[in-house]
Amino acid sequence: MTSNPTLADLAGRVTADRDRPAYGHDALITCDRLVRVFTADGVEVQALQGLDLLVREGELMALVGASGSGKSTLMNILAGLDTPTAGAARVAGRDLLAMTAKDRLAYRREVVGFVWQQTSRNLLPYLTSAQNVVLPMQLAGRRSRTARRARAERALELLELLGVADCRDRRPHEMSGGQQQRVAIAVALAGGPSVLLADEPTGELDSHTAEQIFSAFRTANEQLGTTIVIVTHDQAVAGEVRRTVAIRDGRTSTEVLRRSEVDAATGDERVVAREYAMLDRAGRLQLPAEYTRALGMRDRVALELEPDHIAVRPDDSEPA
Ligand SMILES: Nc1ncnc2c1ncn2[C@@H]1O[C@H](COP(=O)(O)OP(=O)(O)OP(=O)(O)O)[C@@H](O)[C@H]1O
Repeated sequence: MTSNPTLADLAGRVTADRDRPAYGHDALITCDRLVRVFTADGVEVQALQGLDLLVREGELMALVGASGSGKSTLMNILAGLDTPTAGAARVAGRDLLAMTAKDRLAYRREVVGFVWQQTSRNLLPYLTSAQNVVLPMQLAGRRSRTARRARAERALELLELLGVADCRDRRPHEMSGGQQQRVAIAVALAGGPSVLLADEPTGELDSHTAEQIFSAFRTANEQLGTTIVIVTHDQAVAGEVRRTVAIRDGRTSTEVLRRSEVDAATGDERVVAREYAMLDRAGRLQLPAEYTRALGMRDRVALELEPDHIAVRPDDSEPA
């Protein structure tokens, strides 16, 4: 780096900064330094503390984190049910901080679909599965007989895609929890949303049924191209999706990406996982607690810039 930049250097830097694409310009979901502060009984709780997250169109990803880390707060904001205190959040081109009540209603009908943990919150108990799936389309659509027939056909297609066509005439209490959640996914997809949000969708299910639900999400993602974000406590989910982002203390901390690799010797395909840390735009990095604990790192670490990496070592300075 030049220590004494010329005027031309400075002007060049300003132009480069101005021409750089905005953060998240090509993402479907952009959370930029998102903050949500709750005040309860005069005490402030910072549920989100400057969270950054980008989700690209067509992704199927999971958000994991300890209880109280801010997962549901983030989901409620993305669902258009809550507004952030500060920062920026955009989903499919909509600015979640600038929406009017009317925009918010349209956003919830047209842009996002949700699946909640409580199976009872997803379906109306007195309607059959097919009627539950038709309902969101009916609220948005025309009243003609052709439109009605098209909606019934679409509902059946969705139930078939998710493997619950045999439940079309059953009401929620006549189905298992897993079947109800698969119908709930069909309901959430009925309006053709850009994003499907699921908050602990397998929280009330056993592990075998949970696997079936993740497989249903994968089918929806692959066949319909819907972008899907799933919040979960379930560590087993890590093996079910390509991208898992961990939230710690109201910020995204680490991320695991999985990709398929073909073994050159045997030709077998295997999934390779690699852990990443988030580097925010201020240059802040959260090191995984187990890494820092393993090397006894606290308070201060030694840094060295190498040609192709940055070394982070335990503090070896002499006490002052
Ligand atoms: N409406 C609210 N009023 C006050 N504090 C809240 C409110 N909602 C959430 N919080 C607080 O914000 C923090 C984050 O909560 P959040 O529900 O987002 O966590 P979570 O990661 O979803 O947890 P869990 O996995 O237990 O659902 C917690 O400290 C919680 O107590």
